Amino acid sequence: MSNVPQFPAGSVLGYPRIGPRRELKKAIEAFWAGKTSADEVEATAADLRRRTRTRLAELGLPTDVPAIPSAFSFYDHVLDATAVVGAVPARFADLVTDGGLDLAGYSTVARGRGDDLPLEMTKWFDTNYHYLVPEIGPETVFSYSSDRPVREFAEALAEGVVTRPVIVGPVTYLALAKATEGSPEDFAPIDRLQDILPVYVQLLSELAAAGATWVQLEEPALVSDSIEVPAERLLAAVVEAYGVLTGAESRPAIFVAAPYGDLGAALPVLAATDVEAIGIDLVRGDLPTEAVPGLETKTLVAGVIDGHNIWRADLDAKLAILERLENLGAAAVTVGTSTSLFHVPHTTEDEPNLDATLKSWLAFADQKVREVVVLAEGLTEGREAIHEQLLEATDAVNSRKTAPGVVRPEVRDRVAALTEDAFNRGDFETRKKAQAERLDLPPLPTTTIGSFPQTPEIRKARAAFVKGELTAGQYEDEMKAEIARVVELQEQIGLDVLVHGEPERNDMVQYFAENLDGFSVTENGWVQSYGSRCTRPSILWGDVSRPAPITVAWAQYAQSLTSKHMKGMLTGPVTILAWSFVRDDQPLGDTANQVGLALRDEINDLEAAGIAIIQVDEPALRELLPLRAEDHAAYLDWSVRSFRLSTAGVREDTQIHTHLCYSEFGQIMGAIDGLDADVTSIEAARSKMEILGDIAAAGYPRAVGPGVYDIHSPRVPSEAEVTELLADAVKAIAVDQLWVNPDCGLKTRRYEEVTPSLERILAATRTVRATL
Ligand SMILES: Nc1nc2c(c(=O)[nH]1)N[C@@H](CNc1ccc(C(=O)N[C@@H](CCC(=O)N[C@@H](CCC(=O)N[C@@H](CCC(=O)O)C(=O)O)C(=O)O)C(=O)O)cc1)CN2
Ligand code: MET
Ligand SMILES: [Zn+2]
Repeated sequence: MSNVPQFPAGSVLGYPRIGPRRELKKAIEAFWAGKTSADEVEATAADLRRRTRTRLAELGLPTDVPAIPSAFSFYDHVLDATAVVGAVPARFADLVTDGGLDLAGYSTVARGRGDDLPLEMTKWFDTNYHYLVPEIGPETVFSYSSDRPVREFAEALAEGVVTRPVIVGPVTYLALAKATEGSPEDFAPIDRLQDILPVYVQLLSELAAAGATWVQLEEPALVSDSIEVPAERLLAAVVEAYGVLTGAESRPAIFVAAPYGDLGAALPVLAATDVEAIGIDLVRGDLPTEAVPGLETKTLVAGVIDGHNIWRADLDAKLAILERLENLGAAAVTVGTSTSLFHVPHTTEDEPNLDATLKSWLAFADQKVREVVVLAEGLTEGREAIHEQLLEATDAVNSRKTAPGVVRPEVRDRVAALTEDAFNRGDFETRKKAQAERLDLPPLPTTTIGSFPQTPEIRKARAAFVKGELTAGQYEDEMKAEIARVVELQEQIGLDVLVHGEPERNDMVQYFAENLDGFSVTENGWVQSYGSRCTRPSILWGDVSRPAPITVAWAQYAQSLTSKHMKGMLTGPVTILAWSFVRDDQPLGDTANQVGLALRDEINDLEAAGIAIIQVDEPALRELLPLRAEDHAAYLDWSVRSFRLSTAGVREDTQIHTHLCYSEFGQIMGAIDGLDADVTSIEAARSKMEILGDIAAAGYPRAVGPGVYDIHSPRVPSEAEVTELLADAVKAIAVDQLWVNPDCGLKTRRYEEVTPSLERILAATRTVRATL
């Protein structure tokens, strides 16, 4: 490109798309329920996009140069890329029409139908967002199949806003894909790079024809060592892909964004291509220290504002980074966010009940946009131009250091006084014997992961309680009635180890945050986790302790209803950290030990109340695993230690369970072993128990419950299917190591699915027990 169009001095990589009050979630769920038409959902979506553009312009992003991203999605941006390149799996081919996938077809690919499984869902880098994994085989036909990005660009332009279309880049798209079932052993989706590029070339040409001056291609795969494509191969793919794309005859200027971490060796490779701009993550990634050849012709989009956490930035320090970057020799340095802002809530202004001091420390998406705009002004006009804002930001950062509750000597002293004993439970074989005697369980004990369906009635009761329409007593009675129903159902079905069903929890992390000191929670701080599902991550701002028992009364009540064992149920320290916004002023490991100690108190109280089995969930253990291999050991050390700290205070005959999901477990087998839990339940049904191979190979000595029911799908498994999974499991590992359970909690499912599924699991278990 001889004349590179202007890139804005400040811009953001992306913005929340679910809507300030979850408008998109409500619209699309109503559509799935058959209560609204596709046209109505489209209208809601168009309105949301318009409100986003208006809001971003009000906050100071320009509309005549492409500062505002066009990055909407109905469900998932990786699925959107699948729709654009036409890579819809064969089992859904009938849903593709001339116009590509309509909203109903798109929803079906995401959610499955009958025996057609949906695309697999997996963690998006080290976040609590989940994307739909593309399935690519040697035969996949790529063709330009959705003009949505073009239409959404045109929609904004018609209203006078020049946006920057955002789409997953070709290298990341293929690097994150999995090979279609039945592909040859040596096939990898990245082998299809040459074939997918013409589709991107066509998309670029259509965007240019519509008037787009810049396009943003997202390439986060380049910052991670955890994807299957070897590093060399990935870098070669960058050279090939961006050689072809930059050579396209008609195209917008190309901005390659690399959020979530350090580009490392990929930076010089990218700089040597002819792309016009590169976005680097300067929150997670390092500041390059010397000039990078090729950068002199490029715009560097400096991701200095954290898209992944909610602390107000130290603008002075950020400006200093930007000033240093100007010495790297790039054609221009502009201000950006480290990642899209869709990992943070819309605005702190919609939190009337949040403590004012705490609020002054925070920046949600809208406040971050302001930070970007201010820094851009400082960079172009000079420090003096933003003098006031720099002072204000510094004040906020300083106020955090000395505010009450942030540093509490009694909490610190307790952590500092811990000895190595506090992290060790002693010999497993001894524990195993003591527990077998106390618990008296049959072979292949059956249990569930904790939650039972969160019915509309439960949610209504809680909403009424929050609004003050139900008293605490009335709410408690309703939850107790629900617990009693769930216990009775489990007795009827014949499960061996029961749960109380978790009706009282709004969320498995938020609930604990509400009951611990050092945390605050939001009212409207929704963040998309997958599809239409959202969470309100809690804010961990101070030293953590437990003012009073949290779950003990519920567990005792539930135990009083049955002579079977009632499992105590807690969320573990690593997961509480992973799904909250965590203070950034001390190492995560220190914070994790504070949470670990608070949970240890709870676990010891459950034990004292007569609960013999206690489960401590750690589904996010894999999630926080650093993207670069060199950082793994340090992470695994502090994460495993905090779990052990929480669980090592119990007697030998108290059985500790843990639960993990959403993982490729192979990568963290060592950590699973390190947790030293007596029983570990893991998601396994969709991958047909592949994990058992890893477990057998590792010689893992403790018990495991590989999931036999995929709870992410509305599908009810057949008894034969479950029997087969269990028969496989019995062949793979010793019977006295095996438990029988679903993949995960049942809270997102309905009783129509849950009851028959559990009945079949019990029937299958009886069949397999009879063969032992
Ligand atoms: N934090 C977190 N991360 C996680 C998981 C998780 O469970 N928690 N699980 C994994 C998968 N991710 C998930 C994320 C969210 C949900 C989920 O079910 N979210 C619910 C909201 C849960 C919640 O906060 N519920 C609240 C508020 C519910 C609500 O929307 N209430 C209505 C009113 C209800 C009524 O009147 O009927 C409202 O506020 O408008 C409650 O129960 O109290 C949803 O999006 O629908 C499931 C899985 C990985 N990451
Ligand atoms: C995402 S892991 C969920 C574990 C929790 N005990 C539940 O059953 O919902
Ligand atoms: Zn789970």
